[in-house]
Amino acid sequence: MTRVLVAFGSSEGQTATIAERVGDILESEGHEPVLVHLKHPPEGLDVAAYDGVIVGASIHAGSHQGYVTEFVRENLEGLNRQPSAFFSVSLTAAHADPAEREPARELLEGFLEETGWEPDATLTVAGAIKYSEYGLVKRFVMRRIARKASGDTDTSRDYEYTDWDEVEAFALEFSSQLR
Ligand SMILES: Cc1cc2nc3c(=O)[nH]c(=O)nc-3n(C[C@H](O)[C@H](O)[C@H](O)COP(=O)(O)O)c2cc1C
Repeated sequence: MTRVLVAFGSSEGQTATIAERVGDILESEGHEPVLVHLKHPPEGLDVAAYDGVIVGASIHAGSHQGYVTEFVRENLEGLNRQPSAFFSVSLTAAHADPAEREPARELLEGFLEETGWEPDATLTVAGAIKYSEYGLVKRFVMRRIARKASGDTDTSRDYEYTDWDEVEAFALEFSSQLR
C-alpha cells in the first residue's frame, strides 16, 4: 500500500476540508493517506517516509501560510525527488472570469519559484467565506475582498465556492501516478 502525506496550511478551515476530501479519494483508490496540519507538524516529520506528497495552502493578503513555505523549503530535496503535488486555495480562484482568476495562478507560480519546488501537478482552487467565524476586522477585510471577487457580501451567512469535481479530478490524477 502506498502512503501519501497530505500536508496543509489552513487559517479558517477550508483547506483542511479540501485536504480531507483529497485524503478520502486517495483512500478509496487503495492508498494510505496521512493528513498533517503544518501549523502543528508531528516531531520528525520526514517526507522520505512517504511514497508521495500533496501540499495545500491558502492565500491571505496575497501570500500562502509562511509555515507551509518553510516546510517546502526544509523538505525541498525530498519533494523534488518523489511524486508531489500542490494546491492553492483562494477567493481569487472563485472569479467567474478566467482573466480575473489569473492572479491566483501567478501566486501559485510565485510560491514555486520562491521555494524551488517542482511538483508534478498543481491546482488553484476556490475556497470559502466564513463570515460567521470571523472577528470584526477579518469580516471587514473579507467583505472588501469579496466585493471584488464574488460579490457575496451578505455577512449574515457563509459561502463555499470550492469545485469538488475539480478537487476529485486532481486527487485521482495524482493517485494514478502512484501506481
Ligand atoms: C483576512 C483574509 C484575507 C484574505 N486574503 C485573500 C487574498 O489576498 N487573496 C485571495 O484570493 N483570497 C484571500 N482570502 C480568501 C481565502 O483565501 C479563502 O477564504 C480561503 O478559503 C481560506 O482558506 P482556509 O480556510 O484554509 O484558510 C482572504 C481571507 C481572509 C479571511
